[in-house]
Amino acid sequence: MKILADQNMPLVEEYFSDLGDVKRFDGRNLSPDALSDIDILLTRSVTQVDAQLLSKADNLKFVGTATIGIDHIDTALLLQKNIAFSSAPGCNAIAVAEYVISALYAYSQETNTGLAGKSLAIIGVGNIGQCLRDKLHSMGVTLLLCDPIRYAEGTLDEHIELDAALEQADFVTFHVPLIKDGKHKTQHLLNAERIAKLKAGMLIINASRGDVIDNKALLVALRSGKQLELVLDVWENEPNILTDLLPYVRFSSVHIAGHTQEGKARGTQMLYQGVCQLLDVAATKELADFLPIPALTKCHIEETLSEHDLGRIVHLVYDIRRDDGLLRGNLTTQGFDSLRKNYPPRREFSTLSIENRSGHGAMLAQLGFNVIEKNEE
Ligand SMILES: NC(=O)C1=CN([C@@H]2O[C@H](COP(=O)(O)OP(=O)(O)OC[C@H]3O[C@@H](n4cnc5c(N)ncnc54)[C@H](O)[C@@H]3O)[C@@H](O)[C@H]2O)C=CC1
Ligand SMILES: O=C(O)C(=O)[C@H](O)COP(=O)(O)O
Repeated sequence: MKILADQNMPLVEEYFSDLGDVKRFDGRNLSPDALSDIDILLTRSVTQVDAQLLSKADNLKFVGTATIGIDHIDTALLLQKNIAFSSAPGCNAIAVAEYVISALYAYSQETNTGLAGKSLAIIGVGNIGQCLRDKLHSMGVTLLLCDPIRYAEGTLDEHIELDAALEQADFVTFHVPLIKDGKHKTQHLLNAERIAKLKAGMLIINASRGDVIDNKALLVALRSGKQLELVLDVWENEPNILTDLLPYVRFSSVHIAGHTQEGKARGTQMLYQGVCQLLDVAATKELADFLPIPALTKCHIEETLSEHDLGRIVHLVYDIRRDDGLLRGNLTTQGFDSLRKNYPPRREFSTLSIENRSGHGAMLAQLGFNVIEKNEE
């Protein structure tokens, strides 16, 4: 079995070397020739899997992407060519939700405004949107959920139209897939017309796909004096992003919202399970066998816990300002893709055990921390 995997996919050798001969490729530079004898192709989001790439892939039996987004894969073509396909739905939902939470606390601290009593619109309530909703459920933030598709299907109880959400919310976060046409098109969902109507000072977070916000229209609006707070993880035309936007962005990052060690490893694990199923062999390897022990494992909370303290705990595990600094300090010298490739380790909230005496254990657990109640002692 010849397996070709993106060089930025972790743990491929650990998971796949028993199943075949593993070679790596540079995700943005894969040629059709390189696929001529390949059985299994494992990609990340930067490789366009289309008719041109597959023109010589006569042995190909399986394409897997270790990502949630599948806008880079021509799935109809794979079906037509009888090539099995797997993605990794939900693999990094926790990571993206925690990215958003880190951004909210950092914004709240820097502006001294607080989160309690504010409203957050979640646009797209799938795996990530739901995870965010569940984590923020008891934080005193009003959640406005916008997902016309799930609402029509009957799998979401409440729904607010996008324009009403943009009008009402203090903060808006996008978690939709990139859809280029049709009734639920998301390309330029936030377009010039909608940007013009946004309230001054509104916080907009995009950790979905860059094309969901019209970046040029956003820049025009900002240059003409529109006051917005922006958190941008994803950009149009990555890796050649519109750097003129950066001075207007409070927190910026290089498309790493989903890049916790757990999130990336889960993606590889899910493809391993897909390949094992295809080959009809037992999937015996577990994520826990490969994840390193986190550097920071425990903290202790005494009787009081303010919103500010909670923000500090969130930032103990992950502070978005680290990633903003990495982009601003190194984009020109290292470039977008190299910063992604060399992204420093980041863990999920669950790696931090909190010995708690504060009475806020349920809320901490809901955010995702591992809570050890100490009240009885
Ligand atoms: N920045 C990053 O590192 C990452 C970005 N992503 C992006 O986030 C997207 C969402 O991820 P998941 O929540 O896991 O996907 P999902 O497929 O579970 O959920 C997406 C939701 O968006 C809804 N939706 C579709 N069109 C909509 C519209 N026009 N308005 C409102 N809702 C709409 C769908 O009904 C669905 O419930 C992915 O497709 C991917 O592009 C995912 C992971 C990491
Ligand atoms: O899962 C997705 O969808 C993402 O956007 C990934 O987290 C990031 O994509 P990669 O470029 O690292 O595959």
